[in-house]
Amino acid sequence: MPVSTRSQASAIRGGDGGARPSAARVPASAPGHDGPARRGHLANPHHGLKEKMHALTLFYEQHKQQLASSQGAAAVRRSRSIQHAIVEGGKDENGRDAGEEEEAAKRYGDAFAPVPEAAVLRENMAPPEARAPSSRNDNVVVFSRPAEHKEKENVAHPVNAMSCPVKKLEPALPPSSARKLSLGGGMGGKLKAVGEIGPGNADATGSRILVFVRLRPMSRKEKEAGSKSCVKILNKKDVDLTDLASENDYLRLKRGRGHHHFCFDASFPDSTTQAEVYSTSTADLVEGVLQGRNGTVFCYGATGAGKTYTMLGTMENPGVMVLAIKDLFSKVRQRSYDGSHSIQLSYLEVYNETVRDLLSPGRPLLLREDKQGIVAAGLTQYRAYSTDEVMKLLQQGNQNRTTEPTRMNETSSRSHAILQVVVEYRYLDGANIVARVGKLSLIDLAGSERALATDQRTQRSLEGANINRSLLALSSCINALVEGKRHIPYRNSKLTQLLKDSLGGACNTVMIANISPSNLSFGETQNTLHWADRAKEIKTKAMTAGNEESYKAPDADADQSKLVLELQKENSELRQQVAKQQQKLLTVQAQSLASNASPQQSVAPSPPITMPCSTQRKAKRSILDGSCFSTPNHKRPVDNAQVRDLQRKVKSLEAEIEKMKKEHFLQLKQKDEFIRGLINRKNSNDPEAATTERRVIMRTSLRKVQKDTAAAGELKSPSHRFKSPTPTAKKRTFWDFGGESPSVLAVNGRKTRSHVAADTPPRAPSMLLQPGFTRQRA
Ligand SMILES: Nc1ncnc2c1ncn2[C@@H]1O[C@H](COP(=O)(O)OP(=O)(O)OP(=O)(O)O)[C@@H](O)[C@H]1O
Repeated sequence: MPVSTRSQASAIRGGDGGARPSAARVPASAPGHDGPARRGHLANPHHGLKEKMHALTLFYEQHKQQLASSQGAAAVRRSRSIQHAIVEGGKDENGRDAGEEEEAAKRYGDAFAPVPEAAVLRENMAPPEARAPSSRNDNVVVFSRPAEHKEKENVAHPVNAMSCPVKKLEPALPPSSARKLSLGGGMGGKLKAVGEIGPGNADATGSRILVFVRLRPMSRKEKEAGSKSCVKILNKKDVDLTDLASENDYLRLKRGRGHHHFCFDASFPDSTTQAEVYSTSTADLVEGVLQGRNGTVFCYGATGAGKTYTMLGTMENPGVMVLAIKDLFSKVRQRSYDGSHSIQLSYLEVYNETVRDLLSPGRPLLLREDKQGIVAAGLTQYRAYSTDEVMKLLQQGNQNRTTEPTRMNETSSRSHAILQVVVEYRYLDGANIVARVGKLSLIDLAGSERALATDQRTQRSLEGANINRSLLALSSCINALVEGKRHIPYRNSKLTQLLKDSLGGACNTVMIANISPSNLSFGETQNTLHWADRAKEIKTKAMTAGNEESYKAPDADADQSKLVLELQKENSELRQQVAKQQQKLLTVQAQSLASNASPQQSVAPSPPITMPCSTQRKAKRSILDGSCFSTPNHKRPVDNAQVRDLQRKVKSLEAEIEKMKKEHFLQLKQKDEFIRGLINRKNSNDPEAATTERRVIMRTSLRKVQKDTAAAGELKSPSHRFKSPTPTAKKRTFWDFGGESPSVLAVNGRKTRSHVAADTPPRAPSMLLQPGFTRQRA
């Protein structure tokens, strides 16, 4: 027969003489429930149920009493002792046993039992004490687990209040900032809330894109058009933009629509020099590239805002690209003693949604993704040995770049140009060869523009549309990255595909936003500043360690590598000696010419020649340092015999130097052959390396082009700008008499178009390397 708890409870409470509570059955989890009392009642089939009900009733009663009378511990103890007594002896506090209670239940039935209010309460809710965890564990109370739900809702609560393991939370943000984040503050917002990340800073999860703004001076055209400045740069960080058109529009001004304020990592006023821009924005990236990190700098802004000026600059004021390359080479020179560096570069443009090789123009290139990221298949990689050489390559590339005069800019870049410099540093670390590779991308974007502002002609407007499309794709990517979306639409344009690593990969990225001060360009400036402000919030992946690859070379390999490094060092010393000899030869030739040209001007009877004690060595030195040509003022009769004697000596010296050069060259050649043999052997052991050989263009073929470009280019021969350690002419002589300039390597066995033209028979890569450089890893 089903027995209601209510009836039981009421029977007990009603003090009905006949009703006797049955022996309690303590809940299974209660201690002592398997005691002798329970065993004693096993014979009765209803006993278990009744026992259980009784125990529950008593339990509830006990807590109700506690609540009602607030009698405290004494009452609790008493009721507990009652409960225990029941459990142990099968009797209630009045000494009635379970059998009596059973009798009573049978006699009156459950249905007639009154239902007191307290009993209903007891049935439906846990006693108040049971709702909170008790320090006493005599009774087992099953709690619901509200805490877990709270956890899900991100409500902070003290950890020690939880009875179950708690997932450790991030340090709680103040409610206001948490709200801000959830409202779309994005990564940048989070960074600001958690801790400001300053320029160059990176945390464990990545680093923010650093954004700089550069204001250019007012142009002549703008001045003539009577434009006023609407941009102010304050504290080298803040930019104030005022819409002068709404100066008289009281309503607009009142609503704050005419005034905009931005803050960036640094803002450069119009008086900032190129060197300042470089040192603030890019110098750190160059250092990082030498440590094996990737770095990207890109200029963004409206047409004519100064992007190309910032990136490339002029002859007198070279820009970021030029300064970065110069810095890179000077740093490499300082460091290359314990290992060897190789520097390779490529230069491409994205024009009308096609990718073109600027150093080896031809068919458009296809983009594909491999483990290194997005690469332009077939793009020529040039091995560069000096700043001068890179400058010439840049100059050559810029001549191939698409620029057209537009109404806004006479030399408007109609394409996005990307110069990539890959620096590889290899050194021996015990028995290991460590290769560290860093990539620097320097990007000059085409200008965002209004069709009307530029040109209406078909070709220009088509270019403009494509430029705008790719910049729009760039802004979509920026938006998606800032909003933390899972899908970033890199594939929407070639530009964004190429920028994928720089925006969302492991890369230190710098954006330089170029703006014009003119109120006539207010819209463009506002647009540029808006996107620059947004880009601040993009977080790139962490790149705490460089791209370093260490592999244990087999013993023979390690020895060979050591040998290669030593030979390279020796080669560089020999080259220096040759250069010195050449210098001496030039001096002697000049002196000889001088003496021939003015035979009337007496040649002094120099002491080394007339003095019998002088050794040939001494005489040579005196001739070379020119001391014998310091003609005394007093006139002497012309001594033809002496002149002839001098000329003879000059000739013999020339012959000697020529002989030395030949010897040196032979030595170099032998060593080159030896190194080549070693590398070939290594390649044959490493089939993968053999297939991934890259192309290096012949210097001679480049020089031809450089000669042509030197006269015309905006970047004239950089040797005019930067002093090279050895004069170019000499270097060329050195390269040329060897007859073996750095030659071609082909990527995936393919040659570039320029190779096909310049270099018909396939030649092995030269081992003639400049000081401190080794051949690139095959
Ligand atoms: N900081 C500066 N100081 C002096 N002149 C500048 C500066 N910035 C730009 N200019 C001059 O402004 C003109 C336009 O600059 P630039 O060609 O670099 O613009 P751009 O943004 O590259 O334009 P486009 O996108 O059309 O190629 C050039 O004549 C340049 O010399």
